[in-house]
Order: sequence, then structure tokens, then C-alpha cells
Amino acid sequence: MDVCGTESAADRLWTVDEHLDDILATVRPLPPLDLQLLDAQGCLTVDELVSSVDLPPFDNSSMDGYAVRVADLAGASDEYPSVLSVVGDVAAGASDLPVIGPGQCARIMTGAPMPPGAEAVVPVEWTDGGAGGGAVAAMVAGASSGEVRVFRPAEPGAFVRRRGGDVRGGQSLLPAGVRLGPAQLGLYAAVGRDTVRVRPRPRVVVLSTGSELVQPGSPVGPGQITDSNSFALTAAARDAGAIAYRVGGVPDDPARLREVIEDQLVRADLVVTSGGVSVGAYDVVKEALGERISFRRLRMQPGKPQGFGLLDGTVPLFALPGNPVSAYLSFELFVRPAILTMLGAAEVRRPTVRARITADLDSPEGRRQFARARWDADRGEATPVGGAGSHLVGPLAQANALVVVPEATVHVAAGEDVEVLLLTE
Ligand SMILES: Nc1nc2c(c(=O)[nH]1)N[C@H]1C(S)=C(S)[C@@H](COP(=O)(O)OP(=O)(O)OC[C@H]3O[C@@H](n4cnc5c(N)ncnc54)[C@H](O)[C@@H]3O)O[C@H]1N2
Ligand code: MOO
Repeated sequence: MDVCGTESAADRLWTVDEHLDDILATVRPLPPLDLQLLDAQGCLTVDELVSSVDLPPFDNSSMDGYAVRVADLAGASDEYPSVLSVVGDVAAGASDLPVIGPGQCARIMTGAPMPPGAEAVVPVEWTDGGAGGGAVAAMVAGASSGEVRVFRPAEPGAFVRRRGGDVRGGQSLLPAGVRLGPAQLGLYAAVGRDTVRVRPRPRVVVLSTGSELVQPGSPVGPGQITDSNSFALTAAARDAGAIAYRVGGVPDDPARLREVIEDQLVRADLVVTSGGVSVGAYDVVKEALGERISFRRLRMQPGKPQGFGLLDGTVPLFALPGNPVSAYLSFELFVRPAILTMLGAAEVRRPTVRARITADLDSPEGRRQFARARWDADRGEATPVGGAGSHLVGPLAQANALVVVPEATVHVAAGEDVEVLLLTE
């Protein structure tokens, strides 16, 4: 408060929505890039996929068997098989095809082109395979010429996969903005594309600050704690679709932190720091970046102190609070939407559902609380795990959702209907 008792800019508490709106108004999708198919996995496309080819590219057989003329098999049965003369073999990839005349057929393999004159395929199991006995279970070696007895008639087009029956040249196959998973990448390859235009994965650098931090695997001295934030946040960035680099344990020295950030900027589309943003004597991130990004306090619990801005007017930097639960939830609520925006996603927020809460919950007045919970989709229930403390990493690892308690609510009773934000969807 200033001397007149009015709220100054520094005192102002931002709502969660105001902070997110500021982020979404600032962060832009990355410029598109042509990538090799497998480098684009998980990215969102920029263009619609229009096929320049027919698939299949030619009429072909869906079975190992014989390519036949339909009239030759009229009335064929076990008792009165049709006897055809076999004029050749057609394997997948064959280009020199025999012409099938009346009374003739060719052995044909799955995927092989239909030879001219043939109208259908009979599977080998409906023939004697040229062996002169009853029906066989598979192609008989060396019977590519001679005679074959066929025990059933054939419909025109039976077991023939038609040219263009799957995909037509000129057809629109996928709209822009599709996430490239295995089937979509397979489709690009199937229509002959070796590259695809996408928004690339943002490169995210994750930095942990704090002179008290030691890296996992090292001995922990008095007053020290293990750096867990850089692991959780790097994993969360990858989960959101980013390429993430972890830089653990920058000490509480503003000059050193500025130096590390400058070094990291060569490989960063976005930077995330944790720790050093509150009001202590060693709040290194605030000291190092106070002039370059905006530090603010939110009507939120956990996650009250936050820093956000563009470094050099281009690279978004998120200065998240150091408490592990605060850092992780801040990432979920603010950094993840920024990464998804850079990827070009239309929907950047986690989904929410309504559920019945199974236990009482207290919440601070004037702050939106995000309580860790286990959500049971079948029962439509959310069960809080652990308490409100933002150092509680044990229960955080049990949670798959957050119960959202509005700013004006100070108590929720078991059995009430609440909003639940799903962390795993
Ligand atoms: N007088 C006040 N004190 C605090 C306030 C306040 O308003 N007035 N806000 C509290 C809130 S809320 C939060 S959140 C924290 C934010 O603190 P910092 O961002 O400055 O974080 P640190 O002080 O560096 O660390 C806080 C806590 O988290 C642990 N930590 C830090 N980094 C890591 C890491 N990489 N891995 C695991 N744990 C980490 C650190 O040891 C501290 O215990 O400030 C409150 N104080
Ligand atoms: O806001 Mo702090 O993030 O409550 O622990």
C-alpha cells in the first residue's frame, strides 16, 4: 500500500486468469519448418495433406491364390471343380504380367498387380494348388504352371483391392493442425511424402536456482536439499511436446545466473527457472532479472510469486517459485499452455470435469486453490491427497488431478460438487 492507502502496482494481486491471459497474449507460435517425417513426430501440421497419388496405386490381390476369369468358374464345386491352365506367376512388385485368356489363370501373391484379363482372385485354399488332390492350405512349391482345380465360383472383383479404393489423387486426407502420430506419419509416407511442414518443438531450458541445492546421487550436507524441480519441470516440458534441456543448481549469485542464462539463450525458445522469486534476502532470479521481466503475486495457492516476460523481446522466461509443488503446478497452469501455443495447438488448457469431493477441504480466502487429488473417472469422485503445504512432493506423485477451489470459497464439504482439472489428459 502507498501512503494514501491505495493499492500500488507492486502490491496488486493478479488473478490466475489475468496472468495466463498476459502469457497467451505474449507467446507466439514458432515459425513453421519442413522436417523429415520422423523428426516431426508429435508436432502439429501447418498444411492440409492432399494426396497426389491413388492408393492402392494399381488393382492388386488381397490374397495368395489365382487370378481368374469369372466365367471360367461358373458352377465350380468340390464335386465338379473347374480346371484352369496356369500360365505364370505374379509376385508383388512384378511388372511383366501374363495376359489371362479364357480357361487360363495365373498364380498371384498378396499385393501383386492383377494381370490383364483376370477379373477376380480365388484364394489358394479353394483350389488343389495344382497338386491334383483336394483343397490345399498353402501354395504348393513348383506348381506355377500346369493345371489347377478350383472348387468354388468367383464374384467379379473378389479379393481385388482396386486402384484408388483407399485414397484418391487430389483427395484431402488430413486437415492442418493435426498432431503427427504413427498412423499420420505412415500416411504421409504412403502417399510419397518424405518431409512435412510443422511448427517445430520449442527448445526449453530449465534452470534450478538455489545455493542449497545438490544434485541427486551426491551427498546432502547440513541445510542442503536435493534439486528435484529441474527433473520434474524438464520432464513436464517434454511431456508437453518440447525438447527440454536441464540445467540443475545455479547458485544464489545474480551475476552468475545472468551469465548462465546468456549462455543458454543460444539454444532456448523458452526458459524456465525455479526458486528465488519471493521476498527473501537471496531471491536471485528477482535480483538478476528484475529489470527485464515482470514479477507479480497471484491470487493463487500454491504459486503466489511468479515472474514472466520476454528476454530481449523474444524469448519467454518463466520464473517459477521454488517450492516443488508450486513450481510444478505453475508449470502446468502457465508454462504448458505457452509451450502448446508455440507448437501451434488450438487448445492449450488441460480439460476440467465436475466431480464429487470425498473429503472436506479448507481454502484461503481470496486465493484460487489447486489441491492435489486422485480423480476416479468411474465413480466421478476426487479424493484430496496430502495437505496444502507446497513442499509435499510425496502426495504430488500420487495425484492425477487438481481440485480447483474458487477465490471466494473457504471451505468445501465432503460430497460437494467441485471442478477438477485433469493432469493426465
Ligand atoms: N515472507 C514471505 N516469505 C515467503 C512468501 C511471502 O509471500 N512472504 N512466499 C512464499 C511462497 S508462497 C513461496 S512459493 C516461496 C517462493 O520462494 P522462492 O521462489 O524464492 O523459492 P526459494 O526460496 O528458492 O525456495 C523455496 C523452497 O523450495 C525449495 N526449493 C527451491 N528450489 C528447489 C529445487 N530445485 N528442488 C527442490 N526444492 C527446491 C527450497 O529449498 C525452499 O524450501 O516463498 C515463500 N516465502
Ligand atoms: O505460493 Mo507458494 O507457491 O504457496 O508455496
